Amino acid sequence: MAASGRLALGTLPRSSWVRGSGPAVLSRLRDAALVRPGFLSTAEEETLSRELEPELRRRRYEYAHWDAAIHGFRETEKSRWSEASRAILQRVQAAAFSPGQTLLPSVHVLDLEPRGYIKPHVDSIKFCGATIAGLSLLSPSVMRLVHTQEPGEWLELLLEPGSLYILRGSARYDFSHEILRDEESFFGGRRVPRGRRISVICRSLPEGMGPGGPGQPPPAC
Ligand SMILES: O=C(O)CCC(=O)C(=O)O
Ligand SMILES: [Fe+2]
Ligand SMILES: [Mn+2]
Repeated sequence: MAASGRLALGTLPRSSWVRGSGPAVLSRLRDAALVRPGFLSTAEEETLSRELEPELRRRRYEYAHWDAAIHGFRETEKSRWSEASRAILQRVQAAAFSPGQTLLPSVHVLDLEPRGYIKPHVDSIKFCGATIAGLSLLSPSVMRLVHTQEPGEWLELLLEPGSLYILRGSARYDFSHEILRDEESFFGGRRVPRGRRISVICRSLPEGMGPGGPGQPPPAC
């Protein structure tokens, strides 16, 4: 049942997962902001959450200073993974990154509690390269991208559990991204109630920081 449900996702139009302020921005970001619903099988989702749960449980949720980007979260940077999870991360790498890109050595794991949310921000260009790829577990959420110079240009991504999103190039550099808080969590007219959400985020190194490049990779992004 679950497997056939996952397969059916592939036949739905892009508008089921991505909406935007107009056809121009939707077409411009076609290859720069992508969602792959059902990227993970339910077994893979369970593999990841089972492995992450004990590490996350050791930490406390943080309610950061009012101007911080993320509220109601705990996180870890993880570089050692089980073989099963490594296979999943390899699939993410193959799906989201080009062979010439080097990834940050550790994967960012972010646990947002049901009230948790992420304010609009652009990931540091000093510490992260052109591509950000994130798996979503447990709860659906809505990620909104807004052009930093033209606030009327926006995109919204529906991130179901098991989905993979990819932000690269213009979507990563010219648009802020945020995860909507529960009260504002709508995808078009559709309410997307927020529960606890775990994301597993792979990022490329800034260009020029690959092996043999000058700088040392940062501990986090
Ligand atoms: O949770 C996510 O998928 C995105 C997190 C994020 O934007 C960040 O850590 O910079
Ligand atoms: Fe971010
Ligand atoms: Mn971050």
